[in-house]
Amino acid sequence: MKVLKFGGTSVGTPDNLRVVKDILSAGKEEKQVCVVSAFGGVTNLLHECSDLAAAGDESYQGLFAKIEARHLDTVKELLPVKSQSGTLSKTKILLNDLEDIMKGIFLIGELSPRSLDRVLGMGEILSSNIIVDFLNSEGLTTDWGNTGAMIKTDSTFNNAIVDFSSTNQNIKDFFKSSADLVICPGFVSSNQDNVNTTLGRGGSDYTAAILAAALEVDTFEIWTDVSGMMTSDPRAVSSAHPIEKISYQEAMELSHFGAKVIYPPTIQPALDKNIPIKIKNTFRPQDAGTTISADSNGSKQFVKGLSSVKNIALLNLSGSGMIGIPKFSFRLFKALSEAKVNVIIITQASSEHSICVGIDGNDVEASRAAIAEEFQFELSLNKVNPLEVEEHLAIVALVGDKMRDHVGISGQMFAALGENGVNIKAIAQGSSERNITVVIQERHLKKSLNVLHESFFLSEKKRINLFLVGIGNVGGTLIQQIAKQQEYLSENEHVDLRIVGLANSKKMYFDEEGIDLSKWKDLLLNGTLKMENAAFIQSIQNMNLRNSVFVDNTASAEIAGLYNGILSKNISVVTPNKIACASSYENYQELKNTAREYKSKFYYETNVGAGLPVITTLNDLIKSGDRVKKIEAVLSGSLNFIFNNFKPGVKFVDIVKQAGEEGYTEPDPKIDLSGVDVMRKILILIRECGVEAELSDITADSFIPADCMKTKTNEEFYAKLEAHEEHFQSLVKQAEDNNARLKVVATYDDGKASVGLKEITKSHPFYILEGSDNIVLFNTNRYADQPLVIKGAGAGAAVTAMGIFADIMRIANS
Ligand SMILES: NC(=O)c1ccc[n+]([C@@H]2O[C@H](COP(=O)([O-])OP(=O)(O)OC[C@H]3O[C@@H](n4cnc5c(N)ncnc54)[C@H](O)[C@@H]3O)[C@@H](O)[C@H]2O)c1
Ligand SMILES: N[C@@H](CCO)C(=O)O
Repeated sequence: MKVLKFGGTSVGTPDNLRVVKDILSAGKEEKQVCVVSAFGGVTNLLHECSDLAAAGDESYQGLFAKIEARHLDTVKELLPVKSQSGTLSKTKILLNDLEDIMKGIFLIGELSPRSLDRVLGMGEILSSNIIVDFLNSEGLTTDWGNTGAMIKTDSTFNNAIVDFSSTNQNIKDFFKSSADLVICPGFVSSNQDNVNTTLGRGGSDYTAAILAAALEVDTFEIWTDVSGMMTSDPRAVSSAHPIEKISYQEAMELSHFGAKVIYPPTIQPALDKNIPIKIKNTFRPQDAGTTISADSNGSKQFVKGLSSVKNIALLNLSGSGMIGIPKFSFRLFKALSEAKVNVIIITQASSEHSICVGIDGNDVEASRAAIAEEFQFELSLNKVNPLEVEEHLAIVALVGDKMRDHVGISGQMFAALGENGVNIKAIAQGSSERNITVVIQERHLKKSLNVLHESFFLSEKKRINLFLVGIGNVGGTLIQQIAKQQEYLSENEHVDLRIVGLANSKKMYFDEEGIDLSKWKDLLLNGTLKMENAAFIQSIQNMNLRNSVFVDNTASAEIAGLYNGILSKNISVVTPNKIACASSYENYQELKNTAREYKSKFYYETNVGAGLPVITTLNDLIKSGDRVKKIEAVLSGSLNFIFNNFKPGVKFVDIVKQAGEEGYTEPDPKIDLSGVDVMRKILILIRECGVEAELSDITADSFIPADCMKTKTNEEFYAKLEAHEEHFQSLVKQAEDNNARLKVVATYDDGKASVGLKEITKSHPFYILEGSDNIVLFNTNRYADQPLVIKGAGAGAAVTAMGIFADIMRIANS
């Protein structure tokens, strides 16, 4: 035997009722007791109609006519013409009865709780009677079960208290000889004098639970318009999904804060008898739904779901006069209770100097007045401070039976929120440890729910939101790589990598859902937003997305100057741009400190050796306690390419131009040719070793004539290089005469760093360095005899973009 309950939406239209019929037909092998609500919206209409009548407003008649038509039309639409008349006259009799009551209310001008119960209960009486006839007309033999008479209560009208001993007996007696399918009105009951009462909020669920418990059924199903209790509010978290199995306690905690699929007090009878409750979707009966039972059935999930409530206000009452005086909290709660303010959360520090309560935002004024009155005397003596009120807040709660005694859940919750810039205003956790509740600013709610959903593996994928500035050689290639890998990452790494902001030096473009990378160029080009640094950053902040990463693919000092502000907004920064890390030591250190302080990530692996793992390797050495004694390196991809290809008969300037075309040089090739690029790189490496050096501490001798460096544009620079062809030819000739190759070598030894063009002979490991390769040799305490060597392509868009991609994935996997 099973009990099913269908809510107002499920029985809201004739079409929906046909779906209900199919569900009942499918289960007809078993005896079924089906509780129904009033047709969707009817209870509200009845309430409105009786309010108008009580106010002496004749327009109640119009509303009544609407209620009447709704029921009669449903009969006409559902039942075949030949079997309509019986149902129509039965329905009309009930409606006439209702009309008489309404008239009585109108004439007396009063709506007592008792009369209201009589009126409101009619919604369920009408719907259940029509449904019985409809099912019978469809060939399902169906009885009507008069729950209004079976369920006995006291006389607390509108919210009656059930007398279970007589109720259970009545139910058992009735169902002994009933048909295999019985339709019962939900919500209705009666007192010992057979006067109508109702069961209050969630009444139909309660009726069904009472029946399920009295009949000790195996299954109790609540059919609604969602496929179960969801892991979070699906309007905020697109990856929210139904929870398959959940315990009674978890379900109650989730329902308390927002997941309004069940109203906890109504399921108590089923809970007392350990009857599993299934939440099913009338409109997607094939979905598994949620099973609520005594335990969560072996689920390994620590956190079952997140619940949330918007429009919360925090009241903070503090003052020296509160310490050690027991009556303070009593008086606070008494004042709030008398003002009919429901307290949603409570926190009090053990110092007892303040007490903080969370309430519905609509109750602020009532609370303010009640507290001001209650503590008038203490306020006048400054023993209590004026009430602090903070509004526009939201509650987020993690719910799960298994969180109990599992160390680190709250830490993980706070870290995930903190890393995303969400400040926690108040915290509450009961000793059951089934619920950890935080109060945050409402504007962070969506982000917080998503972050927590991902952090506790309720989401299948972690979303990373990228903001890219600079779409030249490297930036453009990065976009291509991301576009190509998105699907792979989603499937294999469970990372949903999206570019949500893009900018070149002229325009910027945003799409919170992720820019379509098959047409990013058109979108950016045809977009109307002019690129302005401040506006770009402001947009990132306004979008307030979780796991936001700013990627700087420019060579701009101005953009590099933005990092500190970005990091301090809990947004991570990834960049191949060396300017920030090679700026003053103070700035370099500040960026690291800011990232540490705000738990954002600052990754710049591609600053040295492009995609080669130079900085991470160095960091690993240092963190594990090694000490770098010497670094010898070829760190310029473009210079290595230039000197590898500069042979007699080839013009130096042509090779420089070719290095540019291959994407090896900086946007300004003087930066490479002058040695500044290499100076920056060795400076970054020694800083990573812990040396407090400045660029001016690196000694460098340039092989570029001084007048070449005075040029403004790349064309002028190339022209000057051409004018000095002889100088370059003589350099290469001299090297050849010495059986050597030219390399720009960076060295750090004995605390000093230098950069210079060197003739490298055959015996040296740098001699065979081909193409645009870089090589780095680390001599350390552990790598004392043979250096640790890192070698490979050290410039070029593909390898650099790959290095940036790897830094982004490090953030995704952190
Ligand atoms: N090319 C390489 O092999 C390589 C290797 C490692 C690191 N890097 C670094 O990568 C960065 C990009 O190099 P690239 O070769 O792609 O250069 P690029 O000149 O091709 O691209 C830079 C882009 O940034 C844009 N830009 C400049 N200032 C901007 C601003 N203020 N706002 C928005 N956009 C701006 C430019 O319009 C250009 O499109 C540089 O910092 C470079 O040092 C390059
Ligand atoms: N211009 C740089 C790019 C890599 O940082 C080089 O030539 O090495």
